[in-house]
Amino acid sequence: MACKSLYGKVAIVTGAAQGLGKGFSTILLKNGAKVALFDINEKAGRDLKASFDQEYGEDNAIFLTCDVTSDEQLKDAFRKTAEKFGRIDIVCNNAGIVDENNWEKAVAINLNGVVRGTYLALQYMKKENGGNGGLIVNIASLAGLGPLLTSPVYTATKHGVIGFSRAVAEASKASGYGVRVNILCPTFVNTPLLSFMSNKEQAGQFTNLMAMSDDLLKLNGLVEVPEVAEYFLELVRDESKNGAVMIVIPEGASYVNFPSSKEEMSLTLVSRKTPPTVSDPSSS
Ligand SMILES: NC(=O)C1=CN([C@@H]2O[C@H](COP(=O)(O)OP(=O)(O)OC[C@H]3O[C@@H](n4cnc5c(N)ncnc54)[C@H](O)[C@@H]3O)[C@@H](O)[C@H]2O)C=CC1
Ligand SMILES: CCCCCC(=O)CC\C=C/C=C/C=C/[C@@H](O)[C@@H](O)CCCC(=O)O
Repeated sequence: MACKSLYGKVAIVTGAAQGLGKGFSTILLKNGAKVALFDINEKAGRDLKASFDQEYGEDNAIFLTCDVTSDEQLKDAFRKTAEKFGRIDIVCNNAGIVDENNWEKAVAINLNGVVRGTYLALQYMKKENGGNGGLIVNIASLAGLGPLLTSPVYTATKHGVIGFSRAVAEASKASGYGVRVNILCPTFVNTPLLSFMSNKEQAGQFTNLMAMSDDLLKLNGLVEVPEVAEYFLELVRDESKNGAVMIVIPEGASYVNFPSSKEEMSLTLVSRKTPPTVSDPSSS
């Protein structure tokens, strides 16, 4: 049962036209938020906006064609959202692809796009700029916590999203911005993105390992979009969380506890033969 807990809040979701972005947008609208749908797929975005207008009323969702790799388009979409709704409270940087062949495109979308969307979110929401504070939810993956051997570049982008987002969460807190940043790491989710697993054109360097994809899917499990969206909503609602990394697997969701010290990393130091000599920089 949806409640109007997000009434009056304005959210941006990138990659909103299908898959997880559509699921996140749906649950935000169900709970009273207004949502700006950003996506590069204009037809799917306009169709979804029309469907949302029917379901939630015409003034609660807008669609803006936007390629997250374009600084100009993302800035323009943020500006139009703020003009339309008067504020921005939640930004979900969700747009992502898997392409190990055109891997620079994957980096541009999955990592650079998240950095761009995060910094624009800070620009609009941070109290220093007259904003109301807010929340950024960046979508990583289980592949951001451990290597997905079929997709090394995808793995790198998702590791990057986690590291970047955790650092921004701390920096925002230290700067008194009033903006929290959390990260969602789902296992395999039943969306069109999984077509990559059978697409030789996108397999890139390790096409030879494609056959392992089904095993990896079986090993890690498959979840459905509405289930992930429920956990996304929990992450949105929990105002105590900043820098939190939530995994979603078939068994449910849990927060990742990262080692907070060298000791906790159970580092085994390489034995040193002689203590390091530290040269006096003033003498060089
Ligand atoms: N499906 C899965 O198994 C999992 C997906 N994820 C992540 O969740 C996010 C969403 O993935 P899915 O919904 O599964 O994918 P999807 O392929 O179903 O949807 C991705 C959406 O992003 C849009 N998009 C692609 N490039 C774009 C760009 N340059 N600018 C703006 N929009 C763009 C697409 O048009 C599409 O609507 C991605 O970041 C993905 O890495 C994380 C874990 C598991
Ligand atoms: C390849 C298509 C990507 C689909 C979109 C996703 O993000 C799906 C990611 C889902 C699961 C990823 C799991 C990664 C698992 C590895 O980290 C793990 O198998 C490594 C195990 C290492 C160890 O046990 O020591």
